[in-house]
Amino acid sequence: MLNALHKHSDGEKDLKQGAAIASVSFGAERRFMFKHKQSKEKVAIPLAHGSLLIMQGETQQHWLHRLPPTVKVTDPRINLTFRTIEQ
Ligand SMILES: O=C(O)CCC(=O)C(=O)O
Ligand SMILES: [Fe+2]
Repeated sequence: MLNALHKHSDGEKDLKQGAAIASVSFGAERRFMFKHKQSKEKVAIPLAHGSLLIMQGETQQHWLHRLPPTVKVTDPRINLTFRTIEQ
């Protein structure tokens, strides 16, 4: 089972530029990491059960995000991400 996500920006071809991306997490708490593309600043956000993370504006242009692997957390986690797709 995949327990990590490599660093990326959400950049699906049909993604509406600047539209908010909403991410809801259930189950085990995991640490979500942001890294600024230029300054390399890192920000860690704990995504607890029932948490809602909103990424909006120029977040995808300036920041990468990832879910680092962990051996400490073995409980399952489900993440639902909602995006606006342009036709
Ligand atoms: O699992 C998460 O919290 C993030 C998922 C994510 O970054 C994505 O689906 O693009
Ligand atoms: Fe993502």
